[in-house]
Amino acid sequence: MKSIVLGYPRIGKKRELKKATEAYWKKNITENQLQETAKEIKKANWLEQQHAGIDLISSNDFSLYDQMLDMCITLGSIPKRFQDLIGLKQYFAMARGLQTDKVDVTAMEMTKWFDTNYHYIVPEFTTGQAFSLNPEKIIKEIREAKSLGIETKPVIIGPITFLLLGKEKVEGFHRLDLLPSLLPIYKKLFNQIAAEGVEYVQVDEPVFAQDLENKAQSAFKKAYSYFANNRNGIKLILANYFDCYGDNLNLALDLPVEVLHLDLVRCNLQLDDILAHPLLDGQKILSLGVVDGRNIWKNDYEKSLRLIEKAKRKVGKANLWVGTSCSLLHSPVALSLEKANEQLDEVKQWLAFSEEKLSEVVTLQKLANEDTDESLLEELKENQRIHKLRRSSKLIHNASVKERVKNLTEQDAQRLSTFQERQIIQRRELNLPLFPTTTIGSFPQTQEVRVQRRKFKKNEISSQAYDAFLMKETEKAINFQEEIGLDVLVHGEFERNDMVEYFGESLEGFAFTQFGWVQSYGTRCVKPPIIFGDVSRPEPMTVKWSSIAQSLSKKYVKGMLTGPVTILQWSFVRNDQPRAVTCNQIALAIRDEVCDLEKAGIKIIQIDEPAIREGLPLRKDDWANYLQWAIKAFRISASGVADATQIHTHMCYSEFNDIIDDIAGMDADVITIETSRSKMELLQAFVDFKYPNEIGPGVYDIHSPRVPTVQEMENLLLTASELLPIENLWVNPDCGLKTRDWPETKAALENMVRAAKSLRQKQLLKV
Ligand SMILES: Nc1nc2c(c(=O)[nH]1)N[C@@H](CNc1ccc(C(=O)N[C@@H](CCC(=O)N[C@@H](CCC(=O)N[C@@H](CCC(=O)O)C(=O)O)C(=O)O)C(=O)O)cc1)CN2
Ligand code: MET
Ligand SMILES: [Zn+2]
Repeated sequence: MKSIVLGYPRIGKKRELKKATEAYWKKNITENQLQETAKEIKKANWLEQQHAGIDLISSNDFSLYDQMLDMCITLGSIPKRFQDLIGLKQYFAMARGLQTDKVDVTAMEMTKWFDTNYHYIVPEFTTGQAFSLNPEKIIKEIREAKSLGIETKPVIIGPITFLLLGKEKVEGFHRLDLLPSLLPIYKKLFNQIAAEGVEYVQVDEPVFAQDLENKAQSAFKKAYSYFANNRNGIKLILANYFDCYGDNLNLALDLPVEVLHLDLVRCNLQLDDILAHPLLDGQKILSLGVVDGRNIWKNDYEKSLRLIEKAKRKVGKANLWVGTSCSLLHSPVALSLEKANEQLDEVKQWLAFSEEKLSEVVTLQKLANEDTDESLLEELKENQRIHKLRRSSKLIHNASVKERVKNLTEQDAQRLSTFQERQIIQRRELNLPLFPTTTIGSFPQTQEVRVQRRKFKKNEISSQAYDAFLMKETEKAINFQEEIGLDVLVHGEFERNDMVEYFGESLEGFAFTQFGWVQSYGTRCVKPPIIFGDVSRPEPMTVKWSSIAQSLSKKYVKGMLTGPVTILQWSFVRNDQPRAVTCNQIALAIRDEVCDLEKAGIKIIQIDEPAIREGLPLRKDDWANYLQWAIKAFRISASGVADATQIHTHMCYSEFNDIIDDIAGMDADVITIETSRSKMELLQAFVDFKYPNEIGPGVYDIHSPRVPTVQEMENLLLTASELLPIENLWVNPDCGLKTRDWPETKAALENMVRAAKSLRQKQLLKV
């Protein structure tokens, strides 16, 4: 029984890759220096895995930006606008766009990788597009590892996932039609890899976790039967993760591959189906993903061994591997880096990050191989003891929180009056102009803001000094917003490291780490807090800065909160109770905060929910159940206030078409959404649905430093005005401005206010 790891984090133990890449972008280091850092990280990762005793170690799981982008390069799927560029310049231009005297190209789109907080670069396809092979990166990594004495299994994205996750850039064809021209490129790639003496290649096809249409199913058959005769002796590991094969199980078991990988963490019921399946022929190896690649809890050995034993009885040791459920890309790197702090102390013994997960895989492998080493049995016992302690720990259980969740009623999820009644009251109370202007919350998180926070956290400056600094930043932001004439202001979120981590730091039941970084996109990382116990709010979390900001202006300053579903989705969530229960606990904490903001005189409160869409289960059958509890949790958080208090929500990177009635069901008085890149296309869902509440379609793309003109934004607003009742329209950017710098932020917002004013003027003339 071999051990397998599907992939390892590539950011480095202390985010070395982020630092080197950003330095390279700023021209502070050379390409060679960047590649040198990359090489060091790869080397450390390989040695770490070898040292732990992993049998099947990946290569090509490293990336300077994203694995889908790498695959675009490998397969020569390079959009025309980048074809005059070469090398790293081309690579990063595809990822981030490039604007110089000579070149002006927009970046490729980025979107969420299944239901994770990782974003991938979306391949672009056109009819009759040609592909070509660039195997250099893959071959280089195989050799780099070999020079350390490590034979790796390269990881590549499979052809069906590659095509399905991409996007047609012209109409009139389907991207799967490109399969015939893509397959010979894979064939050449397998040949080149075989020439390196490689035994196994891991082909990732996570689209197996989704519903597949007939066209995709036959594409799978076509591709893998083609591979059967065109891979030069290479053995294939077909990897699906994030859910079971479901209705695609027949299809998957019928494909001519040597190894089939199962994510038994997300779905262990599939094991029974597979073991009983007539197509399981005694030849295929099953790779059992029992160690969670996406969460940070120590593996429960007893539970994992039960699954492995069941499989062993049916297919025997020789046909089984033990491994991680998915790539460890989604886990932090090393728990061993964490210094004990009072709150992580007890929790720490329940956790395993990537490094620790490697030993878990190997221990399970040995135990399942009936290795009788004394120390192994000790380890098993210790593991059982820790899990028992965790279940009964006082840290986890808070009776009054459980009671409160149990007593939730339908009423708790209902505003007092209907939207129509609230709207009348709010109009009278708030007295805002037509096309009211606002922003989404954050203003630039400059280097200076981050440095001051680091100094404060390291006790290098006092809390008074830090507060004074934040006060100065907040005041500047308020003054700026007043100067340019925005209608509804924000405080700027300068006191927050991250919109989820910040709340995690103030809530009971949450722990946070110092180095628990996970890649979100490119060089951007997040440090998800850990929800280990029942959640409660010991004291108000945002009232101080919201009140201060409100006291600085006669205009309304929006209170700014992250919603329960987004806090859940972007944290590491406890695995000992249903997510819905944890979500309701968070919802109650946010509800209390909303009520406290109202008491403090805040009239408009925004509850951000950008992760509602990302949290959708991968299979449609499971959507209704999720949406039912997720939307209700939002409503619980929003429904404790008077009719006159205006509740906003905000969502980005979301398509709304297939969930628009649930979005309407949130019943927020105002929703602000990302629409500018799609030129208001995303609004159509709201139009078709006759969405009744107020809505702020984003008029400028905050992911780019480019300053949109007044005319552009006015045009977008005109489009929106033709689609929706103008008295329901708000004017705002797509999302928060934390990743931007001040100069472009100022220029863009000034233009935005001008666009709104110009439109108001035209409207007055009409009447
Ligand atoms: N959790 C979460 N998920 C999300 C989003 C989000 O905002 N939050 N947005 C979308 C993704 N967008 C993102 C946009 C920006 C960043 C981002 O900027 N991340 C920062 C880290 C943010 C952070 O927590 N910063 C901390 C610590 C930052 C830090 O590295 N400090 C330095 C010192 C400061 C310096 O020299 O820069 C250090 O300790 O060494 C702070 O501000 O306090 C980064 O990678 O650089 C991440 C995701 C979707 N998912
Ligand atoms: N209020 C948050 C901000 O402006 C919302 C961000 S959604 C990813 O940054
Ligand atoms: Zn947003």
